Amino acid sequence: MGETSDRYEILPDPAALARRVAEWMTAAALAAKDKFRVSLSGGSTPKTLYQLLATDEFSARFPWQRVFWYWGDERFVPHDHPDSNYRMVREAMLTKAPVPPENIHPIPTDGSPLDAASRYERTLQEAYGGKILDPTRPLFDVTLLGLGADGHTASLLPGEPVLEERQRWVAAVSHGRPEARITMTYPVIDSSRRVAFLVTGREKATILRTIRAGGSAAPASRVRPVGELFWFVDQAAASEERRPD
Ligand SMILES: O=C(O)[C@H](O)[C@@H](O)[C@H](O)[C@H](O)COP(=O)(O)O
Repeated sequence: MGETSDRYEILPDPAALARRVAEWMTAAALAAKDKFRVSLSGGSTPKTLYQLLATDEFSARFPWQRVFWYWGDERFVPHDHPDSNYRMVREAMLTKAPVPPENIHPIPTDGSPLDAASRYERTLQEAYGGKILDPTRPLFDVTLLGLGADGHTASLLPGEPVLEERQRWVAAVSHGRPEARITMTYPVIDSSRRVAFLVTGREKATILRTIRAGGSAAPASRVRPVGELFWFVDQAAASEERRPD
């Protein structure tokens, strides 16, 4: 891959951000001639993006047939549960656009969390065609990530052993949460041509500023893709100072 770059764009509001990322993803998918693998994030910020991609404006030109959908993390709940990231993307986009069912690869949430993580790891390794990640041949074309106010991204939560995981591609995370989560680990997140953080809201301003200043130990600041790193940020999250309420 080429040199790692870090691009930072500020958009006026969440709707403008979703539109910008929809354009950006569509352009990247159209420019690729082959399979295009996307790792999706949960959370509220990307939902508008998914809804937008499914509208006629984008859907008509989006190359659905050769785009393959994966999830960066998931709550260990049934796929029809309100907290399911798969369900959110299904409702926002997958049932509304001409997505071939065989292109959809949700994280399994049956059996035990450990077993589900192993199965998803195998799914990713089959898609990749190997178990060794080659930096010149990234697994994903686009990886979408969110940022928590505590600095987490995907389910790479502060203080969790999963932050040190370099062997497993997918891990179960349980500490202090009502339900377990399954998450991709750094090596597989980093195996991306493009990683994009989508960050909106004033509650993210402090952590975002800390990360941008460098030297932060936040999990999100440890993402180092083999390809390019993009930050799509709305005005509220980019604000320099937190204004009093
Ligand atoms: O499933 C999830 O919740 C995510 O993977 C998580 O990492 C999320 O992206 C951030 O918590 C930001 O979430 P918001 O976009 O909702 O603020």
